[in-house]
Amino acid sequence: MTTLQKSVTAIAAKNHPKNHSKTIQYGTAGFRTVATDLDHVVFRMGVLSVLRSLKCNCQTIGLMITASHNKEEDNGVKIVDPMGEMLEQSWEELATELANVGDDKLDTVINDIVEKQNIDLSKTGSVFVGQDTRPSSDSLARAALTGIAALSGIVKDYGIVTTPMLHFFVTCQNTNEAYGKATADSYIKKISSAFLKLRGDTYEKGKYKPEIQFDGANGVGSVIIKDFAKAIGDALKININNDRVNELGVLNKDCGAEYVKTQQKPPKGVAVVANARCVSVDGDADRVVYYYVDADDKFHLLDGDRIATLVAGYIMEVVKKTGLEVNLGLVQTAYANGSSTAYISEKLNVPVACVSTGVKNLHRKAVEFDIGIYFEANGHGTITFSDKVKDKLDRELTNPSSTKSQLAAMKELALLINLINETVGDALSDMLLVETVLHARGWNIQDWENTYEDLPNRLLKVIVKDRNVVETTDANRKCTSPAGVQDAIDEVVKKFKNGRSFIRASGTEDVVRVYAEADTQENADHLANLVKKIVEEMAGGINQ
Ligand SMILES: CC(=O)N[C@H]1[C@@H](OP(=O)(O)O)O[C@H](CO)[C@@H](O)[C@@H]1O
Ligand SMILES: [Mg+2]
Repeated sequence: MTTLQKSVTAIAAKNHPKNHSKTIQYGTAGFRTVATDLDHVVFRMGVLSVLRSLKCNCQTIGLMITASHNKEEDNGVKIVDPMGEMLEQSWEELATELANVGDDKLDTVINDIVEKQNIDLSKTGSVFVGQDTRPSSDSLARAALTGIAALSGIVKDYGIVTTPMLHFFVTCQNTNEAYGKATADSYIKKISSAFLKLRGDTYEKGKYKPEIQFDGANGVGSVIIKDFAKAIGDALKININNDRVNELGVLNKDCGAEYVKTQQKPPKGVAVVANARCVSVDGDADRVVYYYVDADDKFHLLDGDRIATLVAGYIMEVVKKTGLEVNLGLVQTAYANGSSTAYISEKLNVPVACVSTGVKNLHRKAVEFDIGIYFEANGHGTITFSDKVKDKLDRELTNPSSTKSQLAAMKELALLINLINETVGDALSDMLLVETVLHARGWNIQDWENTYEDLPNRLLKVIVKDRNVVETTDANRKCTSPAGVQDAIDEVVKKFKNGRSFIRASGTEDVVRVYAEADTQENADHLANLVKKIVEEMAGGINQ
C-alpha cells in the first residue's frame, strides 16, 4: 500500500499548524532557529523520520531535539541515520522541502516522497527520540511524537540525553546489541568500565593528577557527567560546575565549549585555580575543549586539534606495539591549526586528510581508514574502527603465537575501542579518552601543550547581503566565487610569514567566516582584517 492511511495535513492543521512563512533549511547541524518557529518543523521531522526508517528496511532512526551550543531560546532538530551517522545528504533536501510547504500540501509531498523513494507504508517504522535541557525541548519532543504517530511509527522516547547518547542507542538497536544495549545504563557502563580497566590501580602517575574541573555549560552534559562520576569514583575526581540543577544557570551563557573556544577565556561559574586541568563541553555534549590558567593568569586553550594530536600519537604507539597491520589516518578541516597538521604529518608520520567543514564530512572520510581519527578544531570528533580491525583484533587476541607485549597492547586497544563512542563525537567519552592518554603518559596539561606550538590565528565573521555568493572548493580552502576574491586573498597572504587564510559561508549562521594564521598574533589579526575587507568589498558586505 503506498498511500497515507491518515491525512497528515489534517493532523498538522489541527495540532501543529505552520505559523510563519520564513524559509528554513536543513543545514550542517539539522534545522536550527528560534524555538518558537520550530513546532511545525519538528512535527514534520517526526513524519520524515518514520519515512526514513521505512526506506532503511525499518531500521531505527534517531530524532534529536537540540540547538547544541546556541542560545537557550533557540532550538533545533536533527535526524540520525541507522548506523548512528548523520542523515544522508539527499534526504536533507527532502527534509527542507517537507519543512517549508504549506499544511495543505503535506499529504501531496509525503505521497510524492513515498512514491519516489519506493516506500512501503504498510510496514512499521521505528524512531528513537531524545532532547536536550532547553525549556522548549519538551513541547517540541511532543510535536515529534505526534508526527511519528501520524505515520503509525513505533517510538522510544529517551527524554533528556546527550546527542551522542542518542547516536549510540540507534547504533545499538540496529546492530542487534552488538554495539551494546540501547539504554543509558549500558552506555555509562560500557564506557566507564573500559575507563576503569585502562586506569588500573594507580590513579596518580608521574605528573598526572586524577582531578578535573568540569564546565557542563548548564546543559545535559552536567546531568550525564554525574552518572559517569558515580561509576568512576576516585579513579578521576570530577568537580562539576555550571550545573543547571544546582545553580539554575542559563544554558551556554558565558560558559561551555563554544564560549571558551571562541572567546579564548575561562567560562563564568568555574573558580580559577592556577594550572588546574579544566574541561568545557557544549549544550548537547558532543564537543569538548580543555583549558588552564597559568600562575601569571594567562589563559591556555587545548582544543580539538590538540585532542586529535594527543590521541593520534598515543593510538599509533599502541597499534605499533600490537604488531597488527593497520592503516591509521587523521581527518581535519581547513580550520585546523597549521602547526597541528605539520606535527601530525611530519612528527607522528600519520597521514592527514582535509575535508569540508561539518562533522558528517569528517566522519565519512574517517571510516575510509582502518582507524580514522577526526576532530574539528572546536572539539567535535571521535575515532572510528573498521570491522576489519575489530575482527583482526579478536582473532589475534587468541593467537598463541602473539607475544606477551603484543597481547597487552591488543587488550589495551580493545579497551580503547570500548571507551570511545564511535558513532559521533561524544564530549564525555572523548574527555575520558584524553584523561586515559594523559594518565598513561604521566603528563600534566602543560606537558600536553608543549608537544607543539600553535600558530597564532584569528577567526572573524563578516555580514554580507547574501552569504551564498561565496562558493569554495578544495575542502573550503579556495574561493571560486565571487570571481577575483581568491586572487585578492592570495595577494595579501603572500605578504605574511607563515600566512594562510580562507573564507567560506557558514552553514549555521548568516555570515561569511574569515580564518587567518600567521607568525605572530598581530600579523594573524592584520591578515584576517585585510581578508575581511576583501569580503566586504567584493562579496557584498553590508558593514562598509
Ligand atoms: C568554524 C566553525 O567552528 N564552524 C562550525 C559551525 O559551522 P559553520 O558552518 O562554520 O557555521 O558549526 C558546525 C556545527 O556545529 C561545526 O561543524 C563547524 O565546525
Ligand atoms: Mg553540540
